[in-house]
Amino acid sequence: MSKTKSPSEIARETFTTLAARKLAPTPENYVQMYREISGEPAPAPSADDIGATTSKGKLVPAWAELIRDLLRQLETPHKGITVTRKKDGVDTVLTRFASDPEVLFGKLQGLLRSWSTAPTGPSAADLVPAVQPDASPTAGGAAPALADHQELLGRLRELLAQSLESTLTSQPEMNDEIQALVSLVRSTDNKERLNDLAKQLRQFWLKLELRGGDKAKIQEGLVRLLRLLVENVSEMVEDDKWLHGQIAALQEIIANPLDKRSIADAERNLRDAIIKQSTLKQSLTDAKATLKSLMTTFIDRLGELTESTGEYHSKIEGYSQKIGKADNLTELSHILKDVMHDTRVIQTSVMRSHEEMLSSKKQADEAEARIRALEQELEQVSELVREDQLTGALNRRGLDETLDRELKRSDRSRTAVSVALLDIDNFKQLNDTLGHQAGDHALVHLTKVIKETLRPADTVGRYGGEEFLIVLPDTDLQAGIEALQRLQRDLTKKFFLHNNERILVTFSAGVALRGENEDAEDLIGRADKAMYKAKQTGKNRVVAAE
Ligand SMILES: Nc1nc2c(ncn2[C@@H]2O[C@H](COP(=O)(O)OP(=O)(O)OP(=O)(O)O)[C@@H](O)[C@H]2O)c(=O)[nH]1
Repeated sequence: MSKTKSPSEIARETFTTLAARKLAPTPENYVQMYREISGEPAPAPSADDIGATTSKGKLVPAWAELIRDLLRQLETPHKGITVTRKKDGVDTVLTRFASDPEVLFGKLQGLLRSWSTAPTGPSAADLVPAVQPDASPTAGGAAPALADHQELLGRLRELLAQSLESTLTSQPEMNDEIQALVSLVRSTDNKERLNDLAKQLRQFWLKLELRGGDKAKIQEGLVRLLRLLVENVSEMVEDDKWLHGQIAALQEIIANPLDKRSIADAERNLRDAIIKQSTLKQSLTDAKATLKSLMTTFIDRLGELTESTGEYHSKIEGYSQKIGKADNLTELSHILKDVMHDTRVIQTSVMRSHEEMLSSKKQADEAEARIRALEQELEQVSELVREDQLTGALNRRGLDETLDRELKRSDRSRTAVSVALLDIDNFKQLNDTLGHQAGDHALVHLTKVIKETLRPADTVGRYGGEEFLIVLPDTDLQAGIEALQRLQRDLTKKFFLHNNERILVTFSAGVALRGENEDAEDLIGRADKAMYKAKQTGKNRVVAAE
């Protein structure tokens, strides 16, 4: 490439080449082409270059719009600004700023603004087009103004057509409309048609922008909504009616055809729902924690209070653990139902046990009372008993009372009273030979014989095992000894029969006459000593006490 070309020429050639190669006039293509033609390195377009900030689709309309305005303003008469001046202005800007598309874009816009602020109307100079000396420092070797103008118009028209075609990639569904516009641009060759074309193009860009912009915003909005939903939907409180309403409204919005407004409404609804839900959730979490704590306390108390079996206690422990793990109200409510059920069952059983226990206690109390009554009765009865159960002779108590009474009577009546203590001889041998029962019968037999032999006033009592005490009122010592000896004789006649065998029962006895004021104990003691003497001196005899 020639290094002698001016920047303006290079810029023009760049546009022409882009059009010839049917390349979209993007900043990248422009820069690349500029570098190719100039042979000089040009600054690489950054992401911030005009039109490149958002999308390819946005760049084309920006440049296309600028070119369209240039064409329109070039044709529009402005007071004081001739077409040649306008062309020179464009040339100057192209020359000075062609190497930087971003600056170039801004400068061309500035140029347009300076034209459009001038009042419209035919310029005197326009009425008589004249070739004026080129004031531009870069316009060296320029063609006549009209030819230049036509050439520039043609190039710009082609650039516009290509710009339109390039939108096809981003808006394929608008193919027919774009193709029609492209052929219109290429065939427009007069001012009237150009004005029509400008109108149509404006509508098209508007539509395109709205379309692209809305779509992107809708998509962006939907993604935002989706993210909000994903982040929060699992935490939504299902029970809350207000939230239900919000979610339903949101679902309706999403189900209907989408536009920016409906997306904004949906987003606002969802945010409201989430804020409300988070407040509710906190309250619910607190309430749930309180409820859980209440339930655990209640169940623990229940376990403590219930006087029940281990099975219920182990169940209650299980429930406490379940409550700790539960994280929603439904679960808690199920646990509570189970606890209530088990508690009712155990309460019934406890009540039944309690009733049974009360009844048993009542029976036990009654039994105890009966036993106490019987014991008292027995005590009273035993106090009344004065007889030995086996022989029918007096027992010790009977003997004591009798002795007491007889001694007092003796004292009162000043009459004698004697006692005799007798002990069966070799009774052990009898028991051993004939058996204990035979011994019992022998005791009964002896008592019977004593009662038959002695006087009715005499009293016999069983003093010990095989020992008998006989109280002989109004009896002195001699009479007493004789009474006992008579008894000895009777026993030899009245045999004790055991299994039809005659058994001779003998005894040894000591007889004592009560001394003056002598008590029962001393009296019996003397009789006992005499009886011992009888035993010592051969048994089966009666000895008088000293
Ligand atoms: N069957 C019977 N035996 C009794 C009863 N009370 C005491 N005896 C027995 O009488 C016996 C008395 O024995 P001992 O004290 O040795 O007197 P004993 O054999 O009669 O000898 P002596 O008195 O020396 O003649 C014991 O074997 C007692 O078990 C009773 O109610 N029924």
